[in-house]
Amino acid sequence: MQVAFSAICVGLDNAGKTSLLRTLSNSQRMEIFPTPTMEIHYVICPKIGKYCLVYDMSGNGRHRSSWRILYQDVQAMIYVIDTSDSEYRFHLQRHLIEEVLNDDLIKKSAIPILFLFNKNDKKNRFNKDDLIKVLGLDSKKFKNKFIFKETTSFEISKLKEAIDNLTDALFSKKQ
Ligand SMILES: Nc1nc2c(ncn2[C@@H]2O[C@H](COP(=O)(O)OP(=O)(O)OP(=O)(O)O)[C@@H](O)[C@H]2O)c(=O)[nH]1
Ligand SMILES: [Mg+2]
Repeated sequence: MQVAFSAICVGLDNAGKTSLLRTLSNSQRMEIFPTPTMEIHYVICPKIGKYCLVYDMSGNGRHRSSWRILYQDVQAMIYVIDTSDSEYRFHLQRHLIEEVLNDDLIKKSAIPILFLFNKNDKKNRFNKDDLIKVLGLDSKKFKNKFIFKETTSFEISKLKEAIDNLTDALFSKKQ
């Protein structure tokens, strides 16, 4: 198995990180539980025919501080957002995103960030463009390249497109 790059997958608990990564790595049939600390997935990057090693982190408040331990070891980030979350959680989400984007290690490495607006199948969800504004995802303010994609954890075609977009961003750095 040839690994082209590694990525860290983060976001609040219950966002669907493990579900979508298991879909991408064809192990989705296993029962889903909150991730205790971290799970590793090998995800195929269709465009380059190589794998991405993804660290699937727990989104639980107790474990979020451990995300940054891996910031220096990865070449990309996948940030998963539950678009059907409550208003309170979007408030929390905005602070969390601010903290991640302003982390010295993320600023320094300027890795591309794939934002997945997940649970797109849900009726009571927020619109991607509204969330981009609410969550302060203004790419002009950061050196990192941002990619925005609407997904559901169980729809593999959109997820694969998202991985292709991330691969493109990674191998053609922001000018
Ligand atoms: N409707 C819907 N439900 C989803 C989707 N993705 C995940 N879920 C459900 O959301 C719940 C949480 O999913 P997980 O994949 O465990 O979420 P996580 O982000 O890995 O959570 P932590 O490991 O606790 O950080 C599960 O009950 C999933 O079945 C989706 O796209 N649509
Ligand atoms: Mg998980």
